[in-house]
Amino acid sequence: MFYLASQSPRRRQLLEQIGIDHRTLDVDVEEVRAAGESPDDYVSRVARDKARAGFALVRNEAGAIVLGADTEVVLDDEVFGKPAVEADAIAMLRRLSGREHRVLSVVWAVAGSGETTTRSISLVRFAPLTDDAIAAYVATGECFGKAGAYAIQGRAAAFIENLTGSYSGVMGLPLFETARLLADR
Ligand SMILES: Cc1cn([C@H]2C[C@H](O)[C@@H](COP(=O)(O)OP(=O)(O)OP(=O)(O)O)O2)c(=O)[nH]c1=O
Repeated sequence: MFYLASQSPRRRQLLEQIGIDHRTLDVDVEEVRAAGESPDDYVSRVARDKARAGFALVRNEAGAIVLGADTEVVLDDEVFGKPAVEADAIAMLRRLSGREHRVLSVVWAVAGSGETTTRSISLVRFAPLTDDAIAAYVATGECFGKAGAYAIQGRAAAFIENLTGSYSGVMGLPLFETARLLADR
């Protein structure tokens, strides 16, 4: 049985998209970058912690495989998580405006037989955004619950000049990489 240790409806839909039947597990993992921790190490650690926390709930079930994922927006070695308030969202979008940033998505699969991982690294280039455009976007509320305060699958698609990498990875679960991870087990 596959489990997804996530409360994200997007991750659930993405996993369904590639035909992986699964149940979800509620886990609560603190997302705080340690001093000196690289963005890549941080995203990987959080994804692994989510998968391990999920596995702890089903470890007695034979054959249980638990997936955990984390997605962050990275600009100049700074990690943009989810905005807490509108002011955070506005500040993040101003920083992303007219520039290219990275989106890191890491997935871990944890089972009794061991742990495996995969990742996508995507480059996303935003067009220059006016303050009015940012204010109008933030007022829609779409920015909340999203790393970097935007959703490529939503209205923010109108801001994105170029994407190199994994569209599903930017949304939260890189599907090609996840399918390979599960097939290679
Ligand atoms: C950049 C970007 C992020 N996101 C989302 C994906 C993730 O759900 C979220 C990043 O936060 P995460 O901490 O990766 O995930 P989460 O808290 O939503 O879910 P859980 O920890 O329970 O699995 O941002 C989009 O939906 N679209 C985008 O374009």
